[in-house]
Amino acid sequence: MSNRPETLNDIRALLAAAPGPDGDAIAAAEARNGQLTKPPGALGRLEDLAIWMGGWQGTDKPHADAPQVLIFAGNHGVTAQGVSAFPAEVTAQMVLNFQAGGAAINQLSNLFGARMDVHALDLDRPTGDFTQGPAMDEAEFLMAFLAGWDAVDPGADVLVTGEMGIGNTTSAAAIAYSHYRGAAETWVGRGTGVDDAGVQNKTRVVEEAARLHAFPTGLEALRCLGGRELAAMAGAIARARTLRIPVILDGFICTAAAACLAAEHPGALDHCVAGHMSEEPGHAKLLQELGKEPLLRLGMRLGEGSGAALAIGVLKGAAACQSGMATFAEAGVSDG
Ligand SMILES: O=C(O)c1ccc[n+]([C@@H]2O[C@H](COP(=O)([O-])O)[C@@H](O)[C@H]2O)c1
Ligand SMILES: Cc1cc2nc[nH]c2cc1C
Repeated sequence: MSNRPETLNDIRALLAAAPGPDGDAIAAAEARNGQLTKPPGALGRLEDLAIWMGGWQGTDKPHADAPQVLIFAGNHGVTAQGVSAFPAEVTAQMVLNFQAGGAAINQLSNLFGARMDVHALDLDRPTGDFTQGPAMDEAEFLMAFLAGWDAVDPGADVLVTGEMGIGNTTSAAAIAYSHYRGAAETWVGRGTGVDDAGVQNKTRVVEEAARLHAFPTGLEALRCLGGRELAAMAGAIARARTLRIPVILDGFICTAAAACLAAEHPGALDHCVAGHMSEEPGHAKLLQELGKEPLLRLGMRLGEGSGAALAIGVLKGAAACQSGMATFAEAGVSDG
């Protein structure tokens, strides 16, 4: 693709010039919604979702028939700081599980007829420990971002971005703290299940990292404090925008990666909806900062795109009603 970025500044320019939704399609979808056989507004948020999807897809009859689930896996040098309840080897082991069809995300992708692709990103070469230096240099960052960019199927009508990476809730907390400040501890949670001492240790790591890197934001935060899977999710979200594919964001880590795009350009996530609210406490704060209302709230904290994949069902429901229902005139129902 001609707009495939080659530098960080290319990415910034791309975000600034990204297409918006189709205004005519939004008007047509709103008009159609008003004629469907239901009291006005009776489908609640499904109606807004359908119109939003229609705008990005350029039609008054949106669809979620070809969803794609993208899972990116990365290893983190910061695991040397003892920030996870699980060993770093689990990242590669879970990739094998994804490939064998045994993970939660396999079941949910199958359930909703989604194409699922797993991209293991240089697992043998963990990113740098960001309490000691930047997680990635520019070349490493760009390679990961472009792995996400290239992974998007242009034929998909909805995209889910998910991740697997032992240690990455610390990365996400460091990114959120660097952007939005407040008390570091308010961004730190148990991740895979660390105890109170583990949470304190993660808070120390997040504070040290912010100080060392002088509170970077946007793509610099993603490069210095992120991981390859976070950079790849950001790349996929940015590519989906150029293709006008609506995106469902997953949990804390996915949303932290996405927030780096919003920090570069305020409207960069207009094509994204929050699939769910994770149990990881920083996620609620992050969604509030981004002005995103989650679709589901089920106490999930798994990652791997699972909460977002479940929300494909909600988008399918919204699209099916908007596109399949009869109008009052077609059904011969009095419109009050
Ligand atoms: O998506 C979430 O909100 C979420 C919350 C807690 C944990 N996770 C998953 O757990 C892993 C990171 O946890 P940790 O404790 O190793 O930082 C990573 O593989 C994530 O997919 C994901
Ligand atoms: C087993 C396991 C599965 C996961 N899936 C996403 N993150 C995970 C972390 C662990 C530890």
